[in-house]
Amino acid sequence: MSDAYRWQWNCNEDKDLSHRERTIPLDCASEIDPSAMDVSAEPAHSCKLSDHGPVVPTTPLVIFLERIQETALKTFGPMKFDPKLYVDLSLKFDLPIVKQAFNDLAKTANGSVLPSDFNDFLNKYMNGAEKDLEYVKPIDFIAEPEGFLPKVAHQGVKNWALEVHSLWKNLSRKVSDKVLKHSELHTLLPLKHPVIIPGSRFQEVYYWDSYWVIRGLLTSKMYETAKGIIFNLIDLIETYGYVLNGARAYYTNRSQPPLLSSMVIEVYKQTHDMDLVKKALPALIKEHKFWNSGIHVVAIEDAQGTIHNLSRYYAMWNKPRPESFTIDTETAIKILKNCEKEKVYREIASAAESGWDFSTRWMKDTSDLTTLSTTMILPVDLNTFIYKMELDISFLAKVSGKTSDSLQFKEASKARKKAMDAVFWNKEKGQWFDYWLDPDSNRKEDVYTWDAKYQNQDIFASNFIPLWVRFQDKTLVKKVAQSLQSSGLIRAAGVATSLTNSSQQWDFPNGWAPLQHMIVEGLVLSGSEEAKLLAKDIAIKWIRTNYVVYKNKNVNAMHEKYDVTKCGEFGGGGEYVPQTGFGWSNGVVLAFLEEFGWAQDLDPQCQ
Ligand SMILES: OC[C@H]1O[C@H](O[C@H]2O[C@H](CO)[C@@H](O)[C@H](O)[C@H]2O)[C@H](O)[C@@H](O)[C@@H]1O
Repeated sequence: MSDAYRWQWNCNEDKDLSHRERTIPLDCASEIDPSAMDVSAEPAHSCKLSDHGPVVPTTPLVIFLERIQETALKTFGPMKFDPKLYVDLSLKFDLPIVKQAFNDLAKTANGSVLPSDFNDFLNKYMNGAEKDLEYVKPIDFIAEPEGFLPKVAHQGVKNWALEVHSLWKNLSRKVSDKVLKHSELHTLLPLKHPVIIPGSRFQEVYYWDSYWVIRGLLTSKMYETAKGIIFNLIDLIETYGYVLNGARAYYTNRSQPPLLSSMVIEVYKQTHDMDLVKKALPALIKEHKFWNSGIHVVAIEDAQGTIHNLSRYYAMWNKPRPESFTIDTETAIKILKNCEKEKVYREIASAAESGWDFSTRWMKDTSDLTTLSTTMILPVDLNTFIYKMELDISFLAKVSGKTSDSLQFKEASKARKKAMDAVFWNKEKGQWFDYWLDPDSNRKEDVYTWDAKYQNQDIFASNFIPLWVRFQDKTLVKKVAQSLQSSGLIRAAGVATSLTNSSQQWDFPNGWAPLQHMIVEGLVLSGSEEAKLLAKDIAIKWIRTNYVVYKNKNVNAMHEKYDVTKCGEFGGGGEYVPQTGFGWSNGVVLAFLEEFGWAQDLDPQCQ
C-alpha cells in the first residue's frame, strides 16, 4: 500500500469537533498536508505501530449514547453491566433537549450520578431498545408446515424440532413506525421488511447470522420471510455500499463475513425466483468490489513469482466500538500514545468484522487483546466466502442471461482458487492456514512476498472452512477429512473453534453453529462415504447437545454457543453473558435434521 494512498484517508478532519467526533470520509481529497491531520498530535515516527485507514463518520446520537454508557458504568458499577444496552436506547425528545437534561444532572468528580437521578433521567428522556421493534407473526409461518423434516422418525425429536421452528415467531420483528419516521432518535436502522433477530441482547439483524437463519427458514418453508431478510441486506448495500455488521447506526463502519450471495443461492434453489436474482445481482457485484478494493485487498507474490490478490478484514474505524465503548477504552488503557491506541481500536473493530470477536486467531500474544493484529492477517474463511461469492455471482449472472458478467466472475473465482492454493494450502498438514502479513517482510512496493513461515499453523476450525466450497476434489477432501479427524477439534459435542482456552468466546472450548454447519455440509457434499460418516457423527453430537441443553436447563432455550467438551453444556467466555434465542443455532439444528433426520431408535440424550 503506497503512502500516497494512505494519506487520502487523513484529509478531511474537522478541527472544531472533539477528538471522538472527528471522522475521515472514504472519498476525501488528497492535497491536504498529512502532518496537520494527525489526531494524536504525536509525530508518526514516535508510534511503534500507527493507525492507517479510513474512518466512516458516526452520528451525534451514537456519540451522545457513548457518554450515557460511560456514566451508567460509573453510576451503577460493573456488576451485570452490558454496555450495548445504552447505545440501543432511543430518545423521547430531540437530541439537544436530552443532551441539556443530561448535562444538567449533578455529577461527582469521577462522573457518576446518583443512581435514582440517573434512573429518573433515563425514564424521562429515553426508551428501551424493545420499543423500537414490534413483534410480528411471519406471514408464512404455519405451526406444522407440510413436508416438515420428513426424515425425523423419533417423535420426541420431531416435537422439539417443531418447538425450535416455532421460535421464528419469537424472533420475528418489524421496525416500528416511530423509527421509520424519526430515525434520528434511534440507533436502530429503518429496515423495510420484517427481520429475524438472533435474540436476547442482539435485537437487530446481523449479517452473517442471517445465512443460517435463512437455512432454518427454508427448512420451515418460510420463503417470504427469507426473501425479506435478503431484501433488507440488499437495501443496506444500496445505501452504504456493503452489508453492515448489524442494522444499527454504530455498525456502519464495518461489515461481517460476506454471505449474501450464499443466501440468494439457497433461496433461489428452492423458489426459482428470478426477480430476487435480478434485484440481488447488482448489489452482489457492488459488494464484491467492496471486498476487493482499497484497504480490503492485498497483493502477494508466491514462491513461483506469481502475484495474487487476496482479501482481509479491515474496519473503517479507529476508536472504541460504541457498543463496547467502556470495555475497549479499558482494554487500551495501558497504551499511552493516541496513535497506537487508534491502531488497537481498529484491530478490535476488524476482529468484530470477522465475526470471530474475539479469538487467539487474531492475537500475537494469546493473553493480550491489545496484540490483536486482524488487519495484518489474510484469513482463510473470508477468502473462501469471497471465492464462493464469485462462483455464486457467476451462476446468478448466467441464469439472468448476463454471459459476460458470468465469465468475468468465473475467471475471478479461478484466480482466487489459485491464490488460496498458493498462500493458504499446506499439503503436508492437509489444511488451509491463515497467512500473517509481516510488515518487515521483503516487500516490493505494495506487494508482499510469500514465505511458508508466515502461515499460522495453529489449529482453528476456520482451517477447514474451504471444504464448504472445495468439495469437488475427492482426494483433497479425503486428506482434509483425515486432518480434521486428527486435529483435536472434534470433541464430545461437536467441533471446537480452536485448541486454545483463552477465555475469549471464539476459542476452545466453545463450538459455534455456523462452524459446525459449514464443515458438516462440506463433508456431505464431497460425496465420499467416509466424509459423510464423519459429517453425520458431528451433526448427531451437535443436535444432541442442543436438545439436552434445551430440555435440561429448565429454560427451554436455544443457545448462542455450546461447550463442545461435554454434551449438554452451553458455552461462555468473552465480553457478555451467554445469550439465548438463538437465530443461527435454531437454523443449523433444523438444517441438520433435514439432512440427516433422526431414527426412531436413536436416543437424543447425551450418551
Ligand atoms: O457486542 C459485542 C459484539 O457482538 C456481536 O458479535 C457476536 O454476536 C453476533 C450476533 O450473533 C455474531 O454475528 C458475532 O459473530 C458474535 O461474535 C457483534 O457482531 C460485534 O460486532 C460486537 O462488537
